[in-house]
Amino acid sequence: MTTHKLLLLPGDGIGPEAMAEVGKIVAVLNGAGGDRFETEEALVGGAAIDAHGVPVADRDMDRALKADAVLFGAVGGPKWDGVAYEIRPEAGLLRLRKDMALFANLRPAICYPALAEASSLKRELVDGLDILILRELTGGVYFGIPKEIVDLGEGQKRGIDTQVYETYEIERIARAAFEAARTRKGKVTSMEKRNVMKTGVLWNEVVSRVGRDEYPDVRLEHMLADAGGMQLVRAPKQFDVIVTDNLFGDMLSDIAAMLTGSLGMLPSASLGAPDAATGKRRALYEPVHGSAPDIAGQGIANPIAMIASFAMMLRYSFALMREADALEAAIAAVLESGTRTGDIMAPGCRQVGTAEMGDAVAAEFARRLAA
Ligand SMILES: NC(=O)C1=CN([C@@H]2O[C@H](COP(=O)(O)OP(=O)(O)OC[C@H]3O[C@@H](n4cnc5c(N)ncnc54)[C@H](O)[C@@H]3O)[C@@H](O)[C@H]2O)C=CC1
Ligand SMILES: CC(C)CC(=O)C(=O)O
Ligand SMILES: [Mg+2]
Repeated sequence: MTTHKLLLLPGDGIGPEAMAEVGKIVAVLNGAGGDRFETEEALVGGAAIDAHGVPVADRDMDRALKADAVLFGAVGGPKWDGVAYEIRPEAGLLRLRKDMALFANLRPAICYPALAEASSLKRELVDGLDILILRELTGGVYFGIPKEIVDLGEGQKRGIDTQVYETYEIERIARAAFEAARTRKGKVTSMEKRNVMKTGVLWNEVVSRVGRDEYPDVRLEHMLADAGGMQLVRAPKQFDVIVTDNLFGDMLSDIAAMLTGSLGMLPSASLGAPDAATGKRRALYEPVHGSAPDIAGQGIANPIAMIASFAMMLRYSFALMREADALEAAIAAVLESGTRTGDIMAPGCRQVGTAEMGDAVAAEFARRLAA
C-alpha cells in the first residue's frame, strides 16, 4: 500500500477553518482501503511570526521540501499589517513558492452548473465555463531586485519593485500552457503588456517561438493583459488556457473567481519541474483566496476552494484520478442539492456553515468512493 506524506500549513484567518474540512476528506480516503495519507502540520504566516518571529521557520521549510505534497491554507491579516515587507505573513508563502521552485501555478476557473446564477455574469455567459489560468509563480515583479523603499529626504521616499523575466522562465511556463491545452480545447491565450513593458515584448517573443516550433497543433493568440481582463468578463467562454505573468495572473484569477460565483470556489496547484531521475515534482496546493479577515472565526467561510485544491493534489501529485473525479463530483452534487455557504447562497437553497459544507462533501465523497 502506498503512503503519501503531506505537510499541512493552515496559516491564518479562514486558512485553518477551511483546512479542517480537508481533514474529513483525508479520513474518508484513509478508511477506504486504498493509498494512505499521513499528515503533519506546521505554522506559517502570521501564526509563525507570532510563534517563531519569521513567517516560515527553516525547519518547516525543510519539511515542505521533503513532503510528497504541501497543502496550504491562507496567510495574512490586519494584526501583521505594520510588519516590514520581508517578515510579513505573505513573505512566508513567497519563500515557499521560490524555495520549492514552483514556477507553474494552475488556477482553473470552472463554473459549476448549480452556481451559474451566483456568477457576476449572466447565466448564458458562464454556464459550462472551464478556463485554466497558468500563472508564472516564481519570477516577475513579486521577486525582482531591487525591491525597496528608498528615503530621499525632505519627507520624500521612492518605492521600487522590479519586473524581471528571463527566456528560460517564459519558456517553461509556455510549455506548461501548451501541454495543458493539448489535453483540453487546444487553445492558448498569452497575456502581457508588450506595448509598455520590455518583459512583455520578451514574453510575447518567447511564447510565440515555443508555440511555433514545438506546438504547431495548438492555437495561440496574444492579448494585452488589460484588454484580456475586459474580455474575461465580457465573453469568458472564448478562453481555454490563459498563460500570463505573476502579477497579471494574480489579478486575472481573482477576476475569474467571480465568474464562478465566489473567490471561495477557486482552487490552485503550484508545481515545480519533474525531477530528471524520479519524474516527481514538488507541489503545493492552495485556494486562490486569502485569509479573509472580515469573516474569519465565524465558521462561515466556504471550504470548497480548499477541498478542490486537495482534489488537484490527488490528480497532479498522486495520479489518483478516480478519487479526484469522485471528490469533484461530490462537490458538484452537494451544490446541486442546494447546500450553500453564504458567499454562494441563492433563493431556495439551504445556507450552511464551513463545517456543515465539509460534512456534506465528505459524506457524498464517501458514498461515491464506495459505489
Ligand atoms: N494565498 C494567500 O495566503 C493570500 C493571502 N492574502 C492575504 O489575505 C489577507 C486578506 O486579503 P483580501 O484582500 O481581503 O483577500 P481575501 O481573498 O482574503 O478576501 C477577499 C474577499 O473574499 C471573501 N472570501 C475569500 N475567501 C472566501 C471563502 N473561502 N469563503 C467566503 N468568502 C471568501 C472575503 O470574505 C473577502 O470579502 C491579506 O493579508 C492578503 O495579503 C490574499 C490573497 C492570497
Ligand atoms: C502573497 C500574495 C502574492 C498572494 C496572492 O494574492 C496570490 O498568490 O494569489
Ligand atoms: Mg491573489
